Amino acid sequence: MTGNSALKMDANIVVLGTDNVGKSALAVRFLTRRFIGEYGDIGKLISSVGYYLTVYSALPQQDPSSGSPTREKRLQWAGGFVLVYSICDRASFNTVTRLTQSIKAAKDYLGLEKVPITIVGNKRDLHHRRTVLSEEGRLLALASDCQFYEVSAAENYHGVLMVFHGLVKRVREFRLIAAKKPGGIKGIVKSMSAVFARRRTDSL
Ligand SMILES: Nc1nc2c(ncn2[C@@H]2O[C@H](COP(=O)(O)OP(=O)(O)OP(=O)(O)O)[C@@H](O)[C@H]2O)c(=O)[nH]1
Repeated sequence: MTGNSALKMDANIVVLGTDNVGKSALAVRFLTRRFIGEYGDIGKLISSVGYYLTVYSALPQQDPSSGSPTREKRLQWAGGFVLVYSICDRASFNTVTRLTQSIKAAKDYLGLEKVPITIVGNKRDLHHRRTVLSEEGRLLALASDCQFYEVSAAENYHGVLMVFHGLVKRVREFRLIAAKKPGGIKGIVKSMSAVFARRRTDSL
């Protein structure tokens, strides 16, 4: 199975992080195996060609009680999050730290099921300019029950593939856990309906 079909069948993934950390580069590397250097407004492009993968730079608001419908919809839509920082940009790492907390807080506030989060330290090829240690990323992931990878979208396809495949696998596991909870059968019915609806759309 290719990365694309795994996502098409199974998971809505939202990629978040501050400007310039390589969100588009990671998404494009995953979807096309290529690194093209400059990306422009690629987030929109990716959505418009119909992959269930969306790249956002905008951050969810900090206060869960001030949620707008758009943000709530995005949180409901997302089966999993990739939170990206650059290993050369300390501020982007701090933002990912805040994001892990705000996604969890907003999910709790809205009463939504937990979703898997993968933290990615990108631009590993620029290790001579590193300002965030691998250990810090690993510790953050451990403390917040997330997965962690350090990758280079510029130099390595395999690492990027692992990020997205690992997350899709966890989305499936989370769904199974949710379905086993009392009332969880609703979750299964919902997922099955979504899959069949997509198949119908795909075959049109
Ligand atoms: N050296 C290096 N450069 C990278 C890597 N990933 C992305 N870049 C570069 O970093 C810059 C930003 O990459 P984007 O993918 O546009 O980053 P983004 O997070 O989508 O940026 P915004 O559109 O501002 O939100 C571009 O010049 C990329 O070529 C990487 O792994 N290594």
